[in-house]
Amino acid sequence: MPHRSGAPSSRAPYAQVGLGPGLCRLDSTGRRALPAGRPGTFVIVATRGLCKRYGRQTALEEVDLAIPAGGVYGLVGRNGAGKTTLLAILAGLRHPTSGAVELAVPRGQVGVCLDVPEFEPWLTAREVIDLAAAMTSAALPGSAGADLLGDAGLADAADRRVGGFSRGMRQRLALAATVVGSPKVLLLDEPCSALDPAGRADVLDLMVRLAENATVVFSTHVLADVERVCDTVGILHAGSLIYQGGLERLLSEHHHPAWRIRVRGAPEPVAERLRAEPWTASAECLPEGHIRLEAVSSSAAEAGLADALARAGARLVAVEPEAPDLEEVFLDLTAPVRIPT
Ligand SMILES: Nc1ncnc2c1ncn2[C@@H]1O[C@H](COP(=O)(O)OP(=O)(O)OP(=O)(O)O)[C@@H](O)[C@H]1O
Repeated sequence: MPHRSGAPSSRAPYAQVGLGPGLCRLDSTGRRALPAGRPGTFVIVATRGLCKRYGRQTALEEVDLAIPAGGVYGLVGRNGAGKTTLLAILAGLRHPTSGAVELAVPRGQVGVCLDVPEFEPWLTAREVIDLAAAMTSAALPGSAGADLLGDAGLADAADRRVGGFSRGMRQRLALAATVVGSPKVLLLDEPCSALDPAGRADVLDLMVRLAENATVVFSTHVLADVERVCDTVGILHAGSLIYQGGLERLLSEHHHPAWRIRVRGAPEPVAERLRAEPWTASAECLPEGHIRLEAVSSSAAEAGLADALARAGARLVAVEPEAPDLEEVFLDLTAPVRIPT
């Protein structure tokens, strides 16, 4: 069964372990309020100096996480980087060896789904949702339960017993059960791992919709998924958080602006002229009249490229900017693998 990470508290406005100055405070209605000191920064989940060791194995090392409220936060890392451990600690399911977790919402407002859960096989999907509502004291008025199953792509399977569900169907059901009661924070460990491409696209779209009213944190190996839905990315490498911030910043800091240019006739003379431009880093000829142009500055290249091509007498067929490649950036940042001691 997916988890709600604690009973809702009617007393404490925040489940907090020493909220830091950058932390956003949500009032009991879940409305955001400006934190003192750093207007505009709304951090809903944070960790300070988080370490986790399993015996002699270090899983997390001094992780300072800051998850902005709202939007989708993607936690990426190679196998064994520490993603599951981090999510489990955020959810209160594992204890850190040292360091602190800070939540700006009550623990009962944190929905957790780790891995592909098992359900009692004789329950129907609808009963699983009802059970999740009963366990979290959430009201499911009218068609709310059916709507959740519909959003997860299980409308037709609502009255089927889950013992006959595929792994992908169980993953969808887990997600539906996790969002019962509209938690303000959703922690999802590889929520698409068992899904086919269409199912993956559905669930990613659902996560984006959920992020309109909640903060969605999910771990994945699939960088295309990160590019598709994430506002913020955290890269874990051998237990350390080596990057945290916007996807655009990550790509712009680590990706050189580049274009694919296709000309009619021989590309070499055109490439030669392009190499003479002060904003050109490299101009490499590729098969079939293509040139790969890499620039030192995208704005200078954008301003000068048309002129440079005209001066080169290029018979232009196409010019296309190269999309920043997150995979390349990720592999670059996470190599070589550091073995934790
Ligand atoms: N219960 C455990 N006992 C001992 N070591 C563990 C345990 N859980 C995780 N580890 C170790 O901690 C490190 C981090 O594991 P974790 O499962 O958090 O990584 P991950 O990034 O989620 O990996 P994956 O992408 O393969 O699921 C790994 O070296 C792993 O072997």
